[in-house]
Amino acid sequence: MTHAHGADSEVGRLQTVMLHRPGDELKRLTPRNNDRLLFDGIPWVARAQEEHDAFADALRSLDVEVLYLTELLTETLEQESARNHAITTALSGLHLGDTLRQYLAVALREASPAELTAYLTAGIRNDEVRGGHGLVTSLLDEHDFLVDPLPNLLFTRDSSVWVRDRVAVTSLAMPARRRETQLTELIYTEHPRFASVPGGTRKIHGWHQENVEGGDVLLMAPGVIAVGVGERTTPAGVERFARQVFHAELAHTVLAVPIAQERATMHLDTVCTMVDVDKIVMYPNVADSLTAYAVTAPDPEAGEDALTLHVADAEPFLVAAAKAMGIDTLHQIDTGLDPVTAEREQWDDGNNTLAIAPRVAVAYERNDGTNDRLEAAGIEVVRIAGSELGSGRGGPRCMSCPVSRAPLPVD
Ligand SMILES: NC(=[NH2+])NCCC[C@H](N)C(=O)O
Repeated sequence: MTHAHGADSEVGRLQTVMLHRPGDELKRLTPRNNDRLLFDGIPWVARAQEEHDAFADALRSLDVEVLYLTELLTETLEQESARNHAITTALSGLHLGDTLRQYLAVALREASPAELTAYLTAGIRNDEVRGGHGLVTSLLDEHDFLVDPLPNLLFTRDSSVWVRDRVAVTSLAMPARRRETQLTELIYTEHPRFASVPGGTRKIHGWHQENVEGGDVLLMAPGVIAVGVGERTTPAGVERFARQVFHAELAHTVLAVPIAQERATMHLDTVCTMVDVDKIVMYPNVADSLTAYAVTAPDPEAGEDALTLHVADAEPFLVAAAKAMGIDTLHQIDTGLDPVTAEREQWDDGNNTLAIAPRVAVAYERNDGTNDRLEAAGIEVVRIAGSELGSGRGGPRCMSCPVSRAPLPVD
């Protein structure tokens, strides 16, 4: 059975999740391009696929429906209008020039939906173009990509995020990831599963707007959303997002949380994730300094227009969050056992857990210290291998986009 789409928390029973099984796009990574493509190493692809299959199996064995992004995309591309749209957007880069763009458009229109999915995700390298030789292909390096590969599609968390019954198609900051959201937007607009809900799936945000990434968005409790602001989500991004969720009445408070603009803390979910309605696993080395600005909606009855946002003074994150959530304490579970273990395990995504239900979370097995602490705090830890998956710097939360979570029981 298909569950109604949407989520109002991080920990409500996970019913449906969208994953991306790593594929040929990872084979594009070389020591020359891995930094630009945001990978810290060159993964062993077959092993990454095995690890990912085990992740998906663990979710299925917990009764979670697993959707694969590429299957949804291929089904979407069966429609002529979606194909044309996908081809036009993929070829819109100014590096191509008219002749090559025209040549590629003709070639892609002849591809089957599955082949087109492969081109859109694994990209097209200059030396693979046959017969289309013109000035641009001759002058570009043979290794240059005409259509960039998308190795970070693995991290489905970032390119869309459901807030109640709406989906936010995000706007990714790094050039290497921008095209990802063109694909998620197409899926949510055109795939029968999403298009067939009465009125179509309603969206907020879009890939052409200010930068917001899903890894920064944490649904702390129904009505309360924390948004990290740092390397990826910009101050203007959180402002736009807050306005959109207030306008659609999806939340009453948005907590804007500044995070250091560093690789290790690229998203808020690299330093903390929710594991219960009132428990959060958090990197202790930043916990004391993490603050939040609580942003609340304009009050039309007081004559305030839609552009007015109320911004409270910054407070310690845990304090501001507990207040907004209406609970006494948001309990912190520390990453690791000491500062060095914590630093190692934070880097290896020990904080990046995926809650399946309150007090049940998927985590990388390698982070022993953090997993022990989670268990000591009463959390059931579902351990998965991630030696290869982790080379892109993302854990179970990054690798999953919850499409349906059961609402939390009201107590
Ligand atoms: N939600 C997350 N923490 N995602 C991790 C994304 C990792 C990816 N390599 C990037 O740099 O963008």
